[in-house]
Amino acid sequence: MALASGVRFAERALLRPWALLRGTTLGRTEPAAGGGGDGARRFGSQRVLVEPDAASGVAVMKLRNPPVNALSLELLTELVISLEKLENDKTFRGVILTSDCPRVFCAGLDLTEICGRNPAHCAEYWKAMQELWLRTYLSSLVLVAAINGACPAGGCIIALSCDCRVLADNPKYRIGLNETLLGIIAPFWLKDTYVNTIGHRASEQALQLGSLFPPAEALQVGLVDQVVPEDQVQSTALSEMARWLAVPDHARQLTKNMMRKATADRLLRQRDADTQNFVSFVCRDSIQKSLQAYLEKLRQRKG
Ligand SMILES: CC/C=C\CC/C=C/CC(=O)SCCNC(=O)CCNC(=O)[C@H](O)C(C)(C)COP(=O)(O)OP(=O)(O)OC[C@H]1O[C@@H](n2cnc3c(N)ncnc32)[C@H](O)[C@@H]1OP(=O)(O)O
Repeated sequence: MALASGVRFAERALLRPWALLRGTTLGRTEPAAGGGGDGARRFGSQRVLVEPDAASGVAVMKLRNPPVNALSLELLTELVISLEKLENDKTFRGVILTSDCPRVFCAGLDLTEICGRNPAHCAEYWKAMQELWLRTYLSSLVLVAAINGACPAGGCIIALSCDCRVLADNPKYRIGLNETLLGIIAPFWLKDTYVNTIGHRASEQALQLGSLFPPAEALQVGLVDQVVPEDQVQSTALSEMARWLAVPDHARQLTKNMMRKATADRLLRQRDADTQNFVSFVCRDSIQKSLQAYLEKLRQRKG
């Protein structure tokens, strides 16, 4: 009974795939460095590199959308498709999500996708963002975030949607939801994800202040589970993965579903309204001006 309802829930969460693969090259397969059989072949797309290890049932999924892994529509789409591919392949039980770009895990929303764009594009973009969150938050796989770089805003949400987070101990690699500093507001499902991870009071403070936590503080507040030297992020993520995979899948999956279902259902019930809210908010002149000014500041602070 519980299993059946868990499966039904997962099915409901598998929403429509998009036909928007502008400029993507999905499904490409190439031998991993070092060669090997099927278990060593990597696949993926232009912006997501997947290194599967069939023997362990674990795949490493690397974001590679330089320079900062901003979540473009293409990256969002390719991430969802890569995750779906691994979920549908019973060989795999866990995914380590990490970055192929130096110093940045993920810079969050690609602001160029919502600056100076028409409402239809903003809506399409936001739906893709919702979809990625639903897919990661409800994934039946164990997801471990190996955070090897800065992790603001949407990057933080991807990490928080995983089951476990390992952060590299580098003071430049800050993590948190800094939306208010851009003059925008985290939607309720980002807020809920935050609250579910670090509790209400800490979220209230951090969200209003737009706090980006350096590693030691991120660990203290509970945003990440481990902080380790940069060269140990991957190996620690693998050790964490082994701990999670030691639990029988069905029991772990149903427990995950029990813990996360209400939060995901809240978005599923209000998905269209959330999209309309986002579009009408970001398309306001005042918000467009704030976003443009923020992007300009990012561009100028170079060097
Ligand atoms: C009702 C609901 C309403 C709204 C909900 C909205 C929810 C929003 C969630 C979000 O994710 S908002 C995005 C927030 N993201 C940030 O604030 C991160 C901004 N970026 C940075 O802080 C830094 O770039 C970095 C720490 C990630 C990396 O620093 P560094 O390695 O020094 O790189 P640069 O700053 O020099 O950047 C290189 C290049 O990339 C561009 N860029 C950076 N971030 C973004 C981004 N999020 N979107 C688009 N483009 C970005 C930056 O402008 C540089 O571009 P150039 O053309 O100058 O090379």
